[in-house]
Amino acid sequence: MRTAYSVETVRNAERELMARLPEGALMQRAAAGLAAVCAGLLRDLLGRVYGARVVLLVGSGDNGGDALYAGARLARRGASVTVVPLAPGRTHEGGLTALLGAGGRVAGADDPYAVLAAADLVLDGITGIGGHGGLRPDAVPVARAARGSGAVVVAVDLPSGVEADSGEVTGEALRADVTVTFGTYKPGLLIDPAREHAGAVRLVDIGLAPHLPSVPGLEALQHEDVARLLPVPTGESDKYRRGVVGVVAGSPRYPGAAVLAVAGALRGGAGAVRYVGPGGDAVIARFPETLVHEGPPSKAGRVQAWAVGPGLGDALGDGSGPEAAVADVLASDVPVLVDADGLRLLDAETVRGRTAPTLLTPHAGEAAALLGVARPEVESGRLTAVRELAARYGATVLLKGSTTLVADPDPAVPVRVNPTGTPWLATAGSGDVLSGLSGSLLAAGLPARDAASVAAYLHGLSARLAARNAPLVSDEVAENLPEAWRNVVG
Ligand SMILES: NC(=O)C1=CN([C@@H]2O[C@H](COP(=O)(O)OP(=O)(O)OC[C@H]3O[C@@H](n4cnc5c(N)ncnc54)[C@H](OP(=O)(O)O)[C@@H]3O)[C@@H](O)[C@H]2O)[C@@H](O)CC1
Ligand SMILES: Nc1ncnc2c1ncn2[C@@H]1O[C@H](COP(=O)(O)OP(=O)(O)O)[C@@H](O)[C@H]1O
Ligand SMILES: [K+]
Repeated sequence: MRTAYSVETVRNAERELMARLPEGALMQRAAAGLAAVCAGLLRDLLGRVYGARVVLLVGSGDNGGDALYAGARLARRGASVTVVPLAPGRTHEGGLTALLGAGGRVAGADDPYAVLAAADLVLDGITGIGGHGGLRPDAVPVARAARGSGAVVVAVDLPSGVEADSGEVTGEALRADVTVTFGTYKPGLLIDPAREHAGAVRLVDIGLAPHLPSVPGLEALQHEDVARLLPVPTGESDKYRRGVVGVVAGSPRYPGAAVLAVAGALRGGAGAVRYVGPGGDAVIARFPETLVHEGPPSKAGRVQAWAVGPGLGDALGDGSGPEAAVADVLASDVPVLVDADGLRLLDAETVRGRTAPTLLTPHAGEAAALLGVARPEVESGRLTAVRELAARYGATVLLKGSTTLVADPDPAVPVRVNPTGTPWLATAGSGDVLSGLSGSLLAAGLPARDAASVAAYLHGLSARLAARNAPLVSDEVAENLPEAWRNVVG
């Protein structure tokens, strides 16, 4: 499991750890790890550290101190290191003394752009966990020049300008190729839009782990976590014991949604898939193993979980259409996933009153409609949006998009962030596959939060395997799910 902690928690842990260490020892650990990563990057780039041109962008806080001490270490190995101070007069004193003592120099006020243009590596030490509100105006052209210089840009702890706790980017932020973070991941390193600014993230151990609480702020499953959660049939299993998932999807207008949702459901570990809706012929033509039904879901036979919503179309308003199917499913006593059109027909009180778990899987637009806000607000503040939805509906919520998040209705339970996926998934119908897959995992007995996060993981991994840097169609995401499953269980 990869975990991230809030700034407040990190600061408390650091305080505890610092109290046991000699003055400045923690910053030296951070700087040593940072310098080692930079030296590795320079060796990859130039074959040597000696003679490399390194520029340090340094703000007023300890983040700048890390950059300066790391710069001093690189200077001692023969790199030519120049500081561009962004808060002159408030630069970390010990760090600056160390750098100058190692042969580094301070750029003249008039030449930061010349040194940046010639740099091999730029270290961003403008702000770390103490930064708020985007880069300040004087830092903006410097950060842009660093990005435009052709140098490798390495962010210290966090790319300056991003919000560490939420992943929000409220103004301009530096774009790094690599971020070297200390002690633990911070939420902003795992959640877009900030994550996109971080590049490849490297974690440096500074001995913080024993001082962090056991429950993180955010967590990301890894292969071994997913492998542990996946359902595995045993000698005792039969198709019913493995779980039956009911899929209520598709309409005369969107028959493909039925096929794609069933395609996902068949690969999710349930023993059988019941399809309920008008798309039975299309489903059977493609997947003859599906049990198809028309009429209300509650009359279709027993299931262990329902997935309702993909391609249902608009409500008819006469109580006979999709709204009746959604209400019927929500009245059941088994876990229910609601997606897509089903979300538009959702009543918060009904969801809150359910005894079995409910899983909602909106994309940003659907989440915005449920919350009554504009879509960009959800996209820029994903963590807040997913938590708010889970609280309002008393449901588990999987918020789809460039960063998929899963929130539990209990706010004390860490939000999960999905580490797999590819922007090629932004293609019509891929969400339908995810609905079926998540529903199938619910039917197989996984708790809603696990079903959602395991489904997102496999879905994203399958898409990566299928896309391999070329456009992807949703059918291929479903078809590659068994390969993703094998990849996870190794
Ligand atoms: N604690 C530890 O044990 C360890 C900490 N470590 C390191 O310390 C870092 C945290 O250091 P920190 O607390 O000094 O904060 P930091 O991010 O450098 O910035 C502080 C100042 O920047 C300013 N500022 C704010 N917003 C701004 C903006 N948008 N644009 C420009 N300036 C802005 C604001 O000052 P102001 O100008 O408002 O007076 C604020 O006070 C942490 O990320 C890690 O790298 C490691 O060494 C490991 C051990
Ligand atoms: N920019 C992106 N990067 C990665 N994944 C994305 C991106 N945009 C969308 N996705 C993923 O693609 C899928 C799209 O689902 P959805 O929006 O429901 O589409 P549809 O309704 O067409 O099926 C989701 O799994 C979502 O997380
Ligand atoms: K930084």
